[in-house]
Amino acid sequence: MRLSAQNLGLTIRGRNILADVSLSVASNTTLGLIGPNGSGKSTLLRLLAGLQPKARGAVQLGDQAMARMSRRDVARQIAFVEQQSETSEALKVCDVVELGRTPWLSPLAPFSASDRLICDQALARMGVEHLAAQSWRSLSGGEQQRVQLARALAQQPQILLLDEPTNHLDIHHQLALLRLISDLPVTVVIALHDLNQAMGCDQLAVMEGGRLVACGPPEKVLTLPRLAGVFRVGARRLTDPADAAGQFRFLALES
Ligand SMILES: Nc1ncnc2c1ncn2[C@@H]1O[C@H](COP(=O)(O)OP(=O)(O)OP(=O)(O)O)[C@@H](O)[C@H]1O
Repeated sequence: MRLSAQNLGLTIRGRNILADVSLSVASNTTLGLIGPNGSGKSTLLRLLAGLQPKARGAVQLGDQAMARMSRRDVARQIAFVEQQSETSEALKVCDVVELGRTPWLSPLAPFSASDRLICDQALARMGVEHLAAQSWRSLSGGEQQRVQLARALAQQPQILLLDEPTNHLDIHHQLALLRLISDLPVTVVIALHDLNQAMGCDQLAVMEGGRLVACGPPEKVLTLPRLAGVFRVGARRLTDPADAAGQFRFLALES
């Protein structure tokens, strides 16, 4: 499903947190959201998820205007994994993942064996099935992050919004998650700080000071002048002789 946004903006106490952000993410592609600390990535994701009532602008899910959809219908299309989840500490891991099924349940369609199967598959996909009976509070940061991702998968969304989903993960689970995301038949917007990992996205959007300053194919967007101008680093692009894959080596700029 295509996700698009026109002129998104947010002003809080007179300060423009986000201004004039328009973008379009083609169905089943991944948009990497990058930018320095405080540039507006999390805010943009919250607006794309429809979680900021004071926002300006419009979001469209496919042909539908989000503003005209019920919260339940939005939740059937979009799953959002925030940086800090508000999950209640009293819940068990399996309960957290079951929350992902909420938009699909009703008095006429209570939690069923097929919902159980979907949750079990999501737990297995994120490699946390062995934690199912454990309390949320007892998990490590990386385990909690993987359980939140399992909750999002259980939601079976068309669109996945992920705010720095790799920040607590060990390198094995980082690579496994990025591969899972590229294999899933869903539209993904993912905020990332690792610019080498971001180069694996189909498109990149660069945020700076609450504005979208560049959007397009990674090689066109992450140029050396932009790395210097927006991220305040120098860089050299190295090539792995084994497979010709490129990697940035970042260098501190003299201040
Ligand atoms: N509710 C709020 N009230 C006031 N300021 C806010 C609020 N939410 C966000 N901001 C400010 O808006 C700016 C953008 O924040 P945001 O969390 O979107 O940045 P980010 O790019 O995700 O940063 P990071 O990379 O550090 O996670 C920051 O300066 C932040 O302090």
